[in-house]
Amino acid sequence: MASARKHTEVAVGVLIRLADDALLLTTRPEGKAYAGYWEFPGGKIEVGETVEEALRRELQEELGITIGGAEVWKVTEHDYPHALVRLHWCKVTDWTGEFEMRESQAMAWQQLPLDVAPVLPGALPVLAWLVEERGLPASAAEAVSTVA
Ligand SMILES: Nc1nc2c([nH]c(=O)n2[C@H]2C[C@H](O)[C@@H](COP(=O)(O)OP(=O)(O)OP(=O)(O)O)O2)c(=O)[nH]1
Repeated sequence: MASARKHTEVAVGVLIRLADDALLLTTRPEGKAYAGYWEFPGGKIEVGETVEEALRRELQEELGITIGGAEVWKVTEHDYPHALVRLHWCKVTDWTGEFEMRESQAMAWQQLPLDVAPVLPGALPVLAWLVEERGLPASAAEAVSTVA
């Protein structure tokens, strides 16, 4: 009998720089699954936390910034060999503090189509929605991911 896999709940921030609508991508630190892949910043939701609380904590820990409000925009799932994840995506346009890569990640403000690769496969649906929202050709979401 197949055993049901438990979801790992993850809060993810789509940080949008209002001056030019650029999106923030960061690389996954050494030692994690998919190290070096580009992703939107975020991390696992701990017991008792809301999505917004988890995102605020993760972005403080990883990037040194403090976000204002964050509301869930989309929820997606991805089944990786290492985990079945449920991703709670929030758009964030309001934060304070200076960016400081506390886990030695790389960061890049990006326009669509992205010019960084590879991107985590679990982030691809959101790239497609962002492309659609911005009225760009669907090819602008083409990827950039090397692993299914
Ligand atoms: N942050 C982030 N995670 C993503 C994205 N797309 C995607 O599939 N994921 C997946 C990868 C991981 O399996 C999971 C995030 O977990 P993580 O291991 O990075 O979280 P964490 O920082 O809390 O990790 P740790 O405390 O266990 O070290 O979500 C994305 O765009 N951003």
